[in-house]
Amino acid sequence: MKIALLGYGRMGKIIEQLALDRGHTITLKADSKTEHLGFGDADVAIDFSLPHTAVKNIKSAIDANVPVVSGTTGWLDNYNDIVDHCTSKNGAFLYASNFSLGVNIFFEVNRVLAQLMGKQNDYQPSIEEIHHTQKLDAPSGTAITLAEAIIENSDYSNWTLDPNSKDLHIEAKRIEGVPGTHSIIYDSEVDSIEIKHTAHNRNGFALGAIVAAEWIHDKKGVFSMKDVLNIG
Ligand SMILES: NC(=O)C1=CN([C@@H]2O[C@H](COP(=O)(O)OP(=O)(O)OC[C@H]3O[C@@H](n4cnc5c(N)ncnc54)[C@H](OP(=O)(O)O)[C@@H]3O)[C@@H](O)[C@H]2O)C=CC1
Ligand SMILES: O=C(O)C1=N[C@H](C(=O)O)C[C@H](O)C1
Repeated sequence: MKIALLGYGRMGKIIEQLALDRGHTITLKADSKTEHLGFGDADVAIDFSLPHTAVKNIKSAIDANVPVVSGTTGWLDNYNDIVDHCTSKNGAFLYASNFSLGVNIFFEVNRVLAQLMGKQNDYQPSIEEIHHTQKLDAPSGTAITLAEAIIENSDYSNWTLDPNSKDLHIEAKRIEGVPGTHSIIYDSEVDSIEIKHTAHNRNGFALGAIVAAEWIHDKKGVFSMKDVLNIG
């Protein structure tokens, strides 16, 4: 496949290497200095850019009739706008807050645990995420996806970064060099239950994004990693 990379930072560079290893070619490496996104004969676009640039990038790919997968986080207030745009242009789009196979399995474990714990009022759920200090958004997109599943299965209606709020608390820690660690904790007076996913590097995110790009390149519609991985 010919792949257009929208964002050529930490993730874009690893995606390039793994994509070349899988026999793909890279036709565009767009960064902040790129003035015009020329998609040429790209089969698919992969967007790992910045919260404030993702919407424009995704729309440009859809307008150029290029299927696009996006892993950029921090722009989801505009998600429905992108879905409408994709549908009206008969395009193809897939967003995942986390592309790694391990986290997508972890999402399912979180959902089952949330269903079991939903009516256990003695236990207080909370989420902790740890990322590198260059990360622009907080909480992480992955933590938001985890929180949404807990909210769906409990009396909570919102998540919060404020430890003093009554909403579902997400603690976002920033530590140099951490690729991404997420924990769900249910705490009671007598014990606690904790599940945790630790990314050792960024390769799992990059591989998942390429697998998603390979999957979507001949499709039309709006998809998620559940469609790609056939889990859940
Ligand atoms: N869903 C997932 O599995 C994962 C998601 N992420 C998310 O992906 C995003 C990128 O992460 P990461 O690679 O670490 O970030 P980086 O900051 O390393 O890279 C961002 C890239 O976007 C480029 N960029 C800036 N403006 C534009 C623009 N207008 N068009 C195209 N590219 C642009 C930057 O260019 P320049 O260098 O010139 O500034 C840079 O190359 C983040 O939102 C992060 O949260 C990260 C890992 C996994
Ligand atoms: O910015 C990152 O690095 C990551 N971002 C994603 C998120 O916000 O959840 C995925 C992963 O945790 C790494």
